[in-house]
Amino acid sequence: MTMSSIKIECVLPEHCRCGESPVWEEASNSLLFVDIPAKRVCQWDSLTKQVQRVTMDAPVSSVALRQSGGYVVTIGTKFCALNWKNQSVVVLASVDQDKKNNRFNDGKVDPAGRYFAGTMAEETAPAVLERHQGALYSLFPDHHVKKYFDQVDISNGLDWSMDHKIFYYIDSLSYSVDAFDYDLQTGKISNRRSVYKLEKDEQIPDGMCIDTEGKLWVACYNGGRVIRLDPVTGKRLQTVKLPVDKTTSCCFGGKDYSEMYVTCARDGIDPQGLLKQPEAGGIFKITGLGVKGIAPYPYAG
Ligand SMILES: O=C(O)[C@H](O)[C@@H](O)[C@H](O)[C@H](O)CO
Ligand SMILES: [Zn+2]
Repeated sequence: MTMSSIKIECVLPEHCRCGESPVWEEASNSLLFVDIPAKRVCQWDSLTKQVQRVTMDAPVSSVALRQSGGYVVTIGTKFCALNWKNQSVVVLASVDQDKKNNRFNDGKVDPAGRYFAGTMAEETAPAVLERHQGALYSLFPDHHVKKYFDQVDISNGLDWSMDHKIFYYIDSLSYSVDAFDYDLQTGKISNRRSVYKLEKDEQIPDGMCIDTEGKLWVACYNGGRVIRLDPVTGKRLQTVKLPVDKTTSCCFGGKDYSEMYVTCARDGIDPQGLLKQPEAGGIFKITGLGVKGIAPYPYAG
């Protein structure tokens, strides 16, 4: 028998249409996240429980810390800097300018301070979209953009191994968690392979984060769970179910990064379904996992 004292609570009863990109900001004891279709970046103060929301002029799909202060965000098909105090946005770079129906999706900063984010065609309904329109990019600290590959359906979860030698990546409609060799010095990736294929009831792999033991935590959209994977053996180690189906992403935060925060979506659930999962769109905190995460890397540009 294994000891378990896992507790799951909705810490913020937000009605996110599509909550995403949770990021712990230690300096403010707060969780940052976005609501993509609502075009909002939010900051939830874990001490006061207050939320600040800033509305952008296009869908905002990810947020990350910035070393020089403020944040970086992906808005529409643009990498931008966001000044939280005066709510001003500066465009740093644009991608997919020939693809008018595209937008960025998930993004995260690598251990060297590059901001990785991928694109996708805009959805007509959750997971319904023109396929193969997306690509994966990174924004270097000098603001130049590197394109890694295209033919992506829904560019999603990403993170790096503890030794920075592997890049993990999810293209949702492949139902696979993939790995690449990673060269931290140059930002180059190579040798793509699958480390885990989702099972039917796990549904669609979405956001992802790594823990200090090098295991991957993947939020399963429509699966109402986060799963813990061993990317070396390809085995699922743990399943943690949540009281909402459309779990979108996860990150570690709180004291010593010992808590997990999970975002989810409300869009795509019919009125009957919402009666069964009234907390859909809220922010969830999982404690008692017995494993910790790492601090998010800030964008170096
Ligand atoms: O946030 C994302 O990753 C996408 O923008 C969302 O639309 C859903 O999560 C996706 O449909 C599930 O794969
Ligand atoms: Zn996602």
